Amino acid sequence: MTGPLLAVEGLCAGYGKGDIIKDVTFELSAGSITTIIGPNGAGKSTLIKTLAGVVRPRIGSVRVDGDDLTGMVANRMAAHGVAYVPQEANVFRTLTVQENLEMGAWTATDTRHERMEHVFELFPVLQERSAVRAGNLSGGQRQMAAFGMAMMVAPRLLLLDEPSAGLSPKMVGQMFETVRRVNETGVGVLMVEQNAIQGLGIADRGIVMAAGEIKLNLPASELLDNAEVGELYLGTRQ
Ligand SMILES: Nc1ncnc2c1ncn2[C@@H]1O[C@H](COP(=O)(O)OP(=O)(O)OP(=O)(O)O)[C@@H](O)[C@H]1O
Repeated sequence: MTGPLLAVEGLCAGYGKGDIIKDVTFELSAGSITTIIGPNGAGKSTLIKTLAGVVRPRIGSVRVDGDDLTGMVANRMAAHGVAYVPQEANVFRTLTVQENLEMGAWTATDTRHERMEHVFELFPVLQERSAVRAGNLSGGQRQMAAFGMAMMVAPRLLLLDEPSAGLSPKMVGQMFETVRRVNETGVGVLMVEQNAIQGLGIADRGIVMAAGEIKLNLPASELLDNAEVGELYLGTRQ
């Protein structure tokens, strides 16, 4: 396989009248991490939802490993190895952690046990709390459960919408470390992050979105060094 893991071309999508994301084109190489940053309302979540099959594209194409998945709905995307962790409402609150994880792999009855072992290795606290209802977890643990559910898909492409949102500084570090570990197993990661410095810090490439468009798409290290981006999105870096 020589082509990109994800190839997005001319993607336009929104929630009714008008497009929120406009003519979005980019590629994500196999085994790499791309972090998308940008101001509130830039369309970052809308882009990731469109790639996850939650929002239907109006025009454009989405290919994963060369397969045309344009317009495919979310549950079928999972069967193609695309897993999505939404920013909110990302667990079944009345189900236990274990039941949530089982829901993540409801089509893979034969490999479910193995996958759960892998998730417990990534997030030991989920094993400790496997019998607890997800609604009773702390915010950080709930975020891990949502991440764990996505890993139950055994994804080749992981779509993360602000995985560090609402976490304590210590948990933020752990979350990024886990993303890095997952990536090291060969999973491609596309991640939206407000926490731009840390999000770009583990990424290969960085994308800046504003007003529904990609404004910059550069090696993450170059974006971190870009003074204009620094001022706009990363805070003062002196
Ligand atoms: N479900 C929805 N229905 C209608 N409009 C929506 C919906 N979700 C988002 N929007 C609108 O789409 C635009 C882009 O929102 P989006 O959440 O994609 O931006 P974002 O870059 O992820 O911002 P944030 O960092 O604040 O999450 C906003 O103007 C928002 O009001």
